[in-house]
Amino acid sequence: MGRMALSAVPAPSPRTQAGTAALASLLSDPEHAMLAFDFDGTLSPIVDDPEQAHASERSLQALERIGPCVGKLAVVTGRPVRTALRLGAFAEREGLAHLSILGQYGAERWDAETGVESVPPPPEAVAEVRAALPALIDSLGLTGVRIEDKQRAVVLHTRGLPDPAGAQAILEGPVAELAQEHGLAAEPGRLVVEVRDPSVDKGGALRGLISETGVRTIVFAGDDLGDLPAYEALTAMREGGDVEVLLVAVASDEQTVLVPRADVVVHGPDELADWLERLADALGC
Ligand SMILES: O=P(O)(O)OC[C@H]1O[C@H](O[C@H]2O[C@H](CO)[C@@H](O)[C@H](O)[C@H]2O)[C@H](O)[C@@H](O)[C@@H]1O
Repeated sequence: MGRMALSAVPAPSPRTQAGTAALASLLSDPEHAMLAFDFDGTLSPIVDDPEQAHASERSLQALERIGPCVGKLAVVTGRPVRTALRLGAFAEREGLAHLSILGQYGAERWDAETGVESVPPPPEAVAEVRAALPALIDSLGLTGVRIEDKQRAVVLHTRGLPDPAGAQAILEGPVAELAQEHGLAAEPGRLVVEVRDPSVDKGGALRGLISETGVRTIVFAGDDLGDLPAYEALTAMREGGDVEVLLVAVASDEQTVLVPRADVVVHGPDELADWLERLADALGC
């Protein structure tokens, strides 16, 4: 178990053998470990207006402690990198020198080490769908649906409506049909339906970063359906014996899909911040 003493295991401790092994590997060899996080619902509490989201200050402070001890930190998010940088204020934090942000599920990238943003042009089909959405929403008799235009993707938000889950259910079929007509997909999330190119996902994004950095241990924390491909890719890599993996689920009343697949379960971004503070203590950072 290397340097790890049992008293140093951050609570909640992993409930699986694989997770326990990954935590031991992280604590004994942090320089060859990567910690990767989803943004909304994981580092950031969920709010009605996506423009009002912000990263938890306590999580940021814990990551600033952990950052210099580990090989890599990453935020792997559905947000555009520019939005993640604005809402997370990651560029202003001194301890995050090894941070990379993989935005729009891995289509975009920003690295703290260079400050360079890579933002490829969006598929034209997204603008076509964007133009058709207001009429579609009207035809379904829905008012108050918020449209978030991310250029590479368009997100319909029903949070804050009188029946948000009902409105999401009404939207899903017709929006999927419209997306398909344009060679895109409609992906559900926590009270959202997102239209985007489905060929890019967080699993591919993480695989790329793992092979680039050569890390041997990966911790990934997420809360929603968009994090499932990351869970699947990392579980496959773990089963292949390539890397040690610790999967953290940030559970909520809205979404529990990751819970049965996780090694560690916390409830909401506040409990994740608690866990990260304990991890920083355990690492001695
Ligand atoms: O990969 P993520 O970082 O989790 O981003 C996925 C989507 O999250 C955002 O929506 C979620 O957070 C909003 C703000 O708290 C909330 O209002 C919404 O109900 C949640 O689903 C974001 O707005 C999307 O663009 C992201 O794709």
